[in-house]
Amino acid sequence: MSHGWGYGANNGPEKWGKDFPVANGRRQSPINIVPNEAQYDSTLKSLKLKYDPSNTKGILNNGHSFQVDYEDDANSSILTGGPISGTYRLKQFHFHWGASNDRGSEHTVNGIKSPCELHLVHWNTKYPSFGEAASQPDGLAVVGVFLKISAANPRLQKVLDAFDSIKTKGKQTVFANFDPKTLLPDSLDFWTYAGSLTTPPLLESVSWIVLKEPINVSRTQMARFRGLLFTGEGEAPCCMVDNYRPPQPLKGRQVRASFK
Ligand SMILES: NS(=O)(=O)c1c(F)c(F)c(-n2cc(CC3CCCCC3)nn2)c(F)c1F
Ligand SMILES: [Zn+2]
Repeated sequence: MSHGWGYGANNGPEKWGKDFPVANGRRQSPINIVPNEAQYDSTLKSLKLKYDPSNTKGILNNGHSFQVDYEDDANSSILTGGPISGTYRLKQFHFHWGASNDRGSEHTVNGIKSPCELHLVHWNTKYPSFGEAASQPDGLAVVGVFLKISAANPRLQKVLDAFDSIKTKGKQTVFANFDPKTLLPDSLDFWTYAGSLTTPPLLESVSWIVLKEPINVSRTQMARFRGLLFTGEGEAPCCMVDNYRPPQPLKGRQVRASFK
């Protein structure tokens, strides 16, 4: 795929297997979650997320999504508990969304797509770096949060207000003092399973932690996500929409629930 992976007809998820054969592996993500088939596991600990807003580094349009990056050279923004053991540091958060409100999430629940999905990416501090952790089966933990169309979410506003500065691929801007905890729903009930990055290199190193309760986003706020571009300045503009991978085969994996 000389022209690099993306979400178009010629370089999208159906083509990724050519350059990244693990795309057809045994623990690929996302998946369709079937709550009735998830096994309640009373040994799962409650999720503990401790974030320091002063760790916020910046916001970047990476040509596939936008991400908010965090300082990760200390245990100041961390995830513990849940299905994981040890301490995982927050690296970045980003979103996936659709061209319309009928699609956009990567995980689905009983086959139902949400318009958007938030991913908070953490890496296991038993490894020296994110890059090293990303190649280990227990290297990463991603918390997934569904967004549903409702009233405007005031906690998204600061992120949306930065979009004018990161409209095109490669643009980044200062973004400070943002607490990702403000993006989480009231309940931290979750489903969890062993999976992968949902974008190339699709590494099978992610403990997925998908929250049951969605957060709100308004139609108007979703329209602003769709104003970002996949393309760089000066290129023919292509709206950043439908940047989601569809659900992948479960291949015998168990999905556990932290709640009855
Ligand atoms: N959707 S997801 O599964 O939550 C998700 C993630 F968890 C990620 F970590 C990344 N990711 C990809 C890289 C490049 C690294 C380059 C060096 C090798 C590892 C990947 N940085 N972060 C990512 F792009 C993404 F979409
Ligand atoms: Zn993601």
